Amino acid sequence: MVYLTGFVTLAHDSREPPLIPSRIPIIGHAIGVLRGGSGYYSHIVNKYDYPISTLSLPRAKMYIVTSPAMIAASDRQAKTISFAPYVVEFAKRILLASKTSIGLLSEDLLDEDGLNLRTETMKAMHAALQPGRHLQETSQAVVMNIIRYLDFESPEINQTSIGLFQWVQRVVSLASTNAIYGPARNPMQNDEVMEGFWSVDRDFALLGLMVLPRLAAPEANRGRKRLFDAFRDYYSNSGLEEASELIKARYNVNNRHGIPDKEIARFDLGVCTALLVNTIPAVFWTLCHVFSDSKLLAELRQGIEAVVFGQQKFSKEKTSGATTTAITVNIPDIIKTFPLLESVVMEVLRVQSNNASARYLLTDTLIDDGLGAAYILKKDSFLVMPSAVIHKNEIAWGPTAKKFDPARFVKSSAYKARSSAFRAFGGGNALCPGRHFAVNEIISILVIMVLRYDIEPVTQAWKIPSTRKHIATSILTPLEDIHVRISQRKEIKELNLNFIWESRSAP
Ligand code: HEM
Repeated sequence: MVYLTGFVTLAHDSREPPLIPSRIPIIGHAIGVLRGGSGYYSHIVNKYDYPISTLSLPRAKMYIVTSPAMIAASDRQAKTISFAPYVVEFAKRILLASKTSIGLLSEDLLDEDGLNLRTETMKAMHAALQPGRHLQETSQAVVMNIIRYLDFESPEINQTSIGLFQWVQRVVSLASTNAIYGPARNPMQNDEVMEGFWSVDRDFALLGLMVLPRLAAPEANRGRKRLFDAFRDYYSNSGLEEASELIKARYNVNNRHGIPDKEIARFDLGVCTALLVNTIPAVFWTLCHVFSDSKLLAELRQGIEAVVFGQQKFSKEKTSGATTTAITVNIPDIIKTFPLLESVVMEVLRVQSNNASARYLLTDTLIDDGLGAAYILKKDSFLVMPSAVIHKNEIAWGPTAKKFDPARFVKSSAYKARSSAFRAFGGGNALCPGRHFAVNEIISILVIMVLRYDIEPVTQAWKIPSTRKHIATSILTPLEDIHVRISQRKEIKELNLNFIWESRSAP
């Protein structure tokens, strides 16, 4: 046994982060991570309270980083503590990218010249999604598509009960993909393609194993092929003509690197995954937190109405005749004037975030937190920065770290979080390029729903559901849906509200 342990376990260097013992030799931590995910990381942190620690796995190691200072130190070494190997594995296992594409994606993993396909694609995504004209156009398209869905494609409103998650999934999927691919030729408008996409998400882990996917996950395997074919047709039928800057810019980078349309179509499974899988549950949790709390709902309504209708609460007289005269609801104006709105969304993301920010050590790397602690991290090890643990850190977030506090991000409290302690969008080189777009979309839906609708559970009082596990999603989905009735607010029904996204600062 001692011989076996020595063979399967890698030696621990005293300059590495402290080693966490395990009751079951060799495989104890591996079982804990596979079974418990971020729950296991919390268990380790609660028991040992190290800013960074080492878990021994069979023929590998994993470092768990949980102090904001050590996270910042890891992000500073993002070239060697790298996200790139995960991008390559995702392309290989889920997108079934060709050998040539995998070769291109694997070039220059250390990102020394910054001209490789991976880095250029990310640069293009960041540029298209940073605050500015392109983001404004895409956010405006999202708002238009949400309103169109509510007004013309949601007959359940005012009528029957709706599964809230299912409903959010549909409206966000259509609004987001129409906004980026253009509503005329968006392949995700086809129900079979959309269902194919969600079957891939359901069986993500099985597809990732790459063991007989046709037998192990037949529906997902068929759904994936349907999606690839639909996106290939999109490019051959001039779909790009109506696409957003995001899709055009990605296409141009791929094109410059010689990637054919058939292959770009596969990458669009990755785009749709990034675009939808976290934003949808984030919208769902936001609506749950707000509509389940009558005080918070009233406060938000009051603040939003004050911006839209002026300082006094609107009255029949004030708004009479408004059916014909449109009242403009410019969402960026509300965000600017009423900071609680954005704070609520950031707080929902903080409490619901569950990403691992997984990295892989490409070389031995020294990290130094600038506060007197420094460690060697070994090549070929895994490293995680679990957001759920970091978001409960009382040094960063204060004594209420474990509670939902909607005003947390507007308070000038002594515990105002350091940016490295907010990990809902990850950080370093892998910081989510879609973060502004996602927050704009979540806020837009929140404003529209708070202003126009009431949402009430059909059978019982509001209860925030527990979550379903997923190996790749950062914001987890609910284990069970909540059946609700969405009804138009009587006092708003008569008004002609024109929702827009027009940021004054966009060039
Ligand atoms: C609430 C919604 C969202 C959340 C919570 C979220 C969260 C994340 C997280 C945690 C990461 C990994 C960062 C890390 O490991 O450090 C990530 C990466 C990424 N996200 Fe998002 N995301 C959201 C929406 C979006 C949207 C709307 C898009 C695109 C339009 C997007 C595109 C991406 C891409 C492309 C990456 C990979 C970055 C890279 O390879 O460098 N995300 N996101």
